[in-house]
Amino acid sequence: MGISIWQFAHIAVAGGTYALVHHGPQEGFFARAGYMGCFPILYSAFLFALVVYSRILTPLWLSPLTKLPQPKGGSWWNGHFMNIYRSGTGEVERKWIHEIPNDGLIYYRSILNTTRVIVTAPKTIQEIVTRVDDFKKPVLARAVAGKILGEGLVLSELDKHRQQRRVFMPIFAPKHIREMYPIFWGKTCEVTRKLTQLVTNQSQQSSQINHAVFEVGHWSSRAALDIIGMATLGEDFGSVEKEDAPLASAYRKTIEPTRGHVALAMLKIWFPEWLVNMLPSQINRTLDESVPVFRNLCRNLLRERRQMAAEKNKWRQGPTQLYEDVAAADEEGVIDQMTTFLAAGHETISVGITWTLYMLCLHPEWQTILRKEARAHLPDPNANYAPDEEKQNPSATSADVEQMPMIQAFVNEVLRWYPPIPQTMREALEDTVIDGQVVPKGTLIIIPFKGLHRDTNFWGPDANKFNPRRWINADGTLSPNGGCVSKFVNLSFMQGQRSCIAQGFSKAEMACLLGAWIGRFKFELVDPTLLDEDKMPISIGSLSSKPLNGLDVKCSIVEGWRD
Ligand code: HEM
Repeated sequence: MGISIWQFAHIAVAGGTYALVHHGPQEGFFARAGYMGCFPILYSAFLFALVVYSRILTPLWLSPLTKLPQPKGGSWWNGHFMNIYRSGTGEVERKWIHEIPNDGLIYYRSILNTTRVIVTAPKTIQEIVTRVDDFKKPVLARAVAGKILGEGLVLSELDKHRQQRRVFMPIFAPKHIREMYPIFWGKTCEVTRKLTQLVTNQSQQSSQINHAVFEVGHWSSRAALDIIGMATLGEDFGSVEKEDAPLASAYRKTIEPTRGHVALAMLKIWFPEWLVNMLPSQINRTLDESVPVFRNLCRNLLRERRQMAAEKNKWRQGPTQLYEDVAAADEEGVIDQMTTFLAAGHETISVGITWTLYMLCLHPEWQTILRKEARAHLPDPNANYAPDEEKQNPSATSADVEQMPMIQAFVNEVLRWYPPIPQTMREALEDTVIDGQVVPKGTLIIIPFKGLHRDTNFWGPDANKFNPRRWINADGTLSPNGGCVSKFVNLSFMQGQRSCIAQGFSKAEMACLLGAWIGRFKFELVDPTLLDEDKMPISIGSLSSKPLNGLDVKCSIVEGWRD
């Protein structure tokens, strides 16, 4: 029967204390200290030795990982943490995988020398994503996102995860996504009309100005929140209609990207979560105020639905399977799933749209190409179609989007170039071997999506160029993989059993929003220095990775959609 290091420590320190007091010198410090004095002294010495061994000797010299290629520099006690902390999520790792020659694995140290391995080869990534029982999402992921997402599908593990995934996957089946187009398009039209109104008001105030300035994330997240609410909960939260709608306001505050989120999350690795949650920080205060807002909204909605079911009414609109299959679960568990969908399902899409508009500003020639395609296939979102018109209240359909390869290619390329989630982490549950390399229990495994997406070994010589045409076949149709060598380096939505369940949904929604906005408007950056991508500061610490200070664009109307 093995004993843990702590059991060993207690026995050794107790034995050492006894030996010192009984058999040590009968005069001097230890004799005077007695049992009560010697025990804490020896215990402290043990703890000190343990910290030196585990936090310095092992990560710097003793771990089998030290034989792997590593970035230069770094502090002897805190690895490369400060470098990582000052950059956008995944930016440092992205540079390393290109600068450091490696055979598929790179070793580095992060906060307090925690050991991390970056995987850079498709076959190793395949191994990690397949062995879901050996690599789980780390404490850090739960610490960063747990309160916002809830313990739903994104954070559950093993059998619980498998069961939840079986229940929720069908909601996002292609057949259901096709049926959701009226939701995508209805909200798209609502937000497009609002923006049109903004521009028109601005032009009416001053004949010199024909544009309005808007922060892309602010509007795209309001639209995406309403869409995910309608599609998965059957509820329109009215975020586009009212800027201060409670759900949107609560999310806006909680998902603000700050380094403080990361700092608090790191503390939760070493200290009990309840203790870190009690610290008097602004982030804790904001979470304490906002999390109950969205949980209570979901609770009220759920109770209303349950009552309606009890009265033998139908659930209100929405994929009924979600409610039928989880309604038997405990209330907090159902709310966790609801908040998971709301948060995971609006922030990522909003960030995707933000990067899309940024790339349109950097590549204005694509604005012209996409506008032409959108106008050829989509109904004008601003038009008031006359009642007798054939196209009365038309909705865009999946068939319309399928006829727009350029728009789909642009979305795919933005998701390659700026994946909203730029990397993910897994933790080795036990000592294990990856690609022939011994990896100790607790090591964090980093899968650097963004870095791999820009790797010429996998995406061809122009991997480092933003080029939507890589997604277009010679015959003008859409290429499913953009010419990359393996699906395990095409990771915007991850691959395998923990891949995003809403890939088709997200691309359909993004195509609708992009089509309507580019069909209707022309976009320009407010800050021209951001035309240089290296000058765009990128966030760390939120659920996804976005422009740190938001993205302000000048938006002007391009007339003539229906001509
Ligand atoms: C552009 C939009 C989106 C992107 C880029 C994206 C990306 C991702 C990625 C990379 C993962 C894997 C995370 C990891 O394993 O660490 C993931 C998982 C997940 N995503 Fe998305 N996502 C998007 C939209 C959505 C939407 C709209 C929903 C709607 C509900 C959603 C729900 C989920 C869920 C539930 C998981 C966890 C799946 C599991 O672990 O089984 N995502 N997403």
